[in-house]
Amino acid sequence: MKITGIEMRRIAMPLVAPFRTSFGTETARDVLLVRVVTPDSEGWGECAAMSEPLYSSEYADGAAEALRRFLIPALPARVDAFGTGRALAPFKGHRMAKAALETAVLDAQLRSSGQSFASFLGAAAERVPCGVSVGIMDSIPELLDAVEGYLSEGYVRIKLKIQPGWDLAPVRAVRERFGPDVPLQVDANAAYTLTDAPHLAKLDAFDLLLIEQPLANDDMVQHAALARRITTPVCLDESIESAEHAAAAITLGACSIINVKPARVGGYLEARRIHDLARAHGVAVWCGGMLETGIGRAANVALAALPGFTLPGDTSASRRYFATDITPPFELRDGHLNVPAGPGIGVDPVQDILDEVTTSTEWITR
Ligand SMILES: CC(=O)N[C@@H](Cc1ccc2ccccc2c1)C(=O)O
Ligand SMILES: [Mg+2]
Repeated sequence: MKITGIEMRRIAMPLVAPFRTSFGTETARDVLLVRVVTPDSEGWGECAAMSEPLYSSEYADGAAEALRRFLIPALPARVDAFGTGRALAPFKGHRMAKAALETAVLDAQLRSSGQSFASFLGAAAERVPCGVSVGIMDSIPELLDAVEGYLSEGYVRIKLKIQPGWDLAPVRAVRERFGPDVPLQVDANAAYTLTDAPHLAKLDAFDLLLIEQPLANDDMVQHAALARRITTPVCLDESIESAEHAAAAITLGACSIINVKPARVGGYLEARRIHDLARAHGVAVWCGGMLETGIGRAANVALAALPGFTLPGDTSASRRYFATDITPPFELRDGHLNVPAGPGIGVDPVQDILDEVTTSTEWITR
């Protein structure tokens, strides 16, 4: 496929409510979008990097610079998604930047062939069950109100952000208020160390589905040690940046569940490789979220429909984060989101909404 030009666009999207995790509080998303233009189609990719390198080492301005100086110039004049992955492989890291570019190429390629992401990736379902990620709140009553609201919207699984000082009490309160049958898990975003193992073992009393990324992203061996000292299954997020990392984590016993985020691992092709590897080892995967707009959300929902995605993901409805999405909103129905069936990611930005939230555009000719 010939690429005639690539646009990088930054948009500012206010969040419907502050979203607090162990690494900080977000009130808006500063999103980098990539649009690949070819003679007969265009494709979109969303870079999930935050404004600041707080979740991982990547950040939006850095991703834009990596794309502008290294990744986009490395693309051959004619390329497809597989060729894009090969062309970008020599550059170390910058996986969210690479993911945005590879996804935009894949979207353009599939739109011109008429195939959906779901069909291309090997989806086994037409809708996916959805969980929701609930931030750290100022008080337990506020948390319980938020959880009650999400359960009444139909979310099938609750994930609570935790950190030292906000862990046992919120989990206990949710269990006492909503009972033992609500699927419940926690995400520490790497806020603990192995010395906290006796404290984290107290979460075992609450029958959680999993504890996500309790320790630092490079603590693969320590996660294996922790997994032997608690009964709650360990799930990794930040630690898994590639299929190799997934293989190492499974071999070491560092996790028994993986949160798969195409943005974190460099794109949907690598995400599928991790899905296939995990499935071969009997390790469950679920689709994580990075507060994506409808562009990234559409592709994530297609991925979440693969057969190995056996746990509800953080593929929440658009309204969980945005009052107005840049695409037609993803709406929760009976706790599920429909998998887009159209060519490519199956959704298009609504131009006047996109123009309203755009803070900059940059056109790179080829
Ligand atoms: C849904 C969820 O919990 N996502 C991440 C954390 C996270 C939280 C806040 C974010 C803000 C801007 C961009 C990415 C972000 C990712 C996680 O699973 O660990
Ligand atoms: Mg996480």
